[in-house]
Amino acid sequence: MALASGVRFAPRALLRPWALLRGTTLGRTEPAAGGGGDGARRFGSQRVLVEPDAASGVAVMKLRNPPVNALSLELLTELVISLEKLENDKTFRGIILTSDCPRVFCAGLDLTEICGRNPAHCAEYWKAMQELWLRMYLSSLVLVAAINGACPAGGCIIALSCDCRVLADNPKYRIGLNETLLGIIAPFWLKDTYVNTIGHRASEQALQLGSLFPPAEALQVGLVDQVVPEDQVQSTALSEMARWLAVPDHARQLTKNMMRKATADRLLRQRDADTQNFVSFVCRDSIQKSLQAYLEKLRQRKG
Ligand SMILES: CCCCC/C=C\C/C=C\C=C\CC(=O)SCCNC(=O)CCNC(=O)[C@H](O)C(C)(C)COP(=O)(O)OP(=O)(O)OC[C@H]1O[C@@H](n2cnc3c(N)ncnc32)[C@H](O)[C@@H]1OP(=O)(O)O
Repeated sequence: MALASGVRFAPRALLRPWALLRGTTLGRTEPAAGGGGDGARRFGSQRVLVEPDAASGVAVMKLRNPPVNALSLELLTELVISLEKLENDKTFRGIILTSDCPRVFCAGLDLTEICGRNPAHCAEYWKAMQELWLRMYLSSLVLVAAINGACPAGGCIIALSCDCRVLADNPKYRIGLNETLLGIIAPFWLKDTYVNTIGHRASEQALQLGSLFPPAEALQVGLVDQVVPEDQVQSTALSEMARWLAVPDHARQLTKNMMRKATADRLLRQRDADTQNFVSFVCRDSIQKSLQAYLEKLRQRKG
């Protein structure tokens, strides 16, 4: 990911993304409904819809992995590929990330990817999660999260990897890292991302308690930058984007890199160890039991 200055952000360490896209339609380009020219053409994949607007240099990227945009291996992979595609296209300077699923921005890790799976699968899955975080956290593009639904755990991390967050004012749309309530522990780089956003003391409290903040509290603690009525989330995200794009790219990109590089480097230095920790932790019998029980609870809650 070369910057105009030649500085490189994240190394191209990614896995084998294309190999993961079994039966997906990534790369297909089709006219947007009612659209005409180039700026109105959309592309994407099964789980990530991209609506590019070449004129403004902004693309809207919609997560569509129903019912709750759980971060399956396929969704993680498709997100990385869509992000890379936009980054490599000089037309684009910013992405608005939002959800195509009603009431949920992103439910976080797809627990079915780590429940009852073998260690090799858990490792592959975790590496994909690391990769998406690294790519987003260090993206040279401006990323604005238009959070139009619930945003727990991994969903919150996706939002925190963006440069700016706009949350819809609905008490059901809570955001935060609730891992401890599942009996699991946020890894250090999720914790670092939290601390970088809301500070040490607030993170210490929120992480241990597994707090999920309703909009007004999320704004107060600094997890989001704006809380607006639901029907104004997209327009506010666009206004925020304009504010960020008013800054010359090279200056903003180098500043972003300066602010975030140390945090990303910490994971890059210990990526394998982090994967091993994750795998040995989630594959423990006791953790598998609590994940299973949590999933069961979620499924029963429905009826
Ligand atoms: C010492 C070393 C340490 C190393 C590191 C170790 C561990 C690191 C760990 C992990 C980091 C984890 C981060 C995570 O992201 S964990 C995931 C946490 N996510 C949640 O807790 C969210 C759970 N979901 C919800 O709260 C609700 O679903 C939600 C508010 C998002 C939406 O509510 P709604 O009422 O609309 O929908 P539901 O009826 O609840 O759900 C519909 C359907 O979807 C299934 N589902 C929901 N969430 C998940 C999920 N995260 N993964 C998989 N499936 C999910 C739910 O079970 C329903 O399924 P079904 O009944 O239709 O089959």
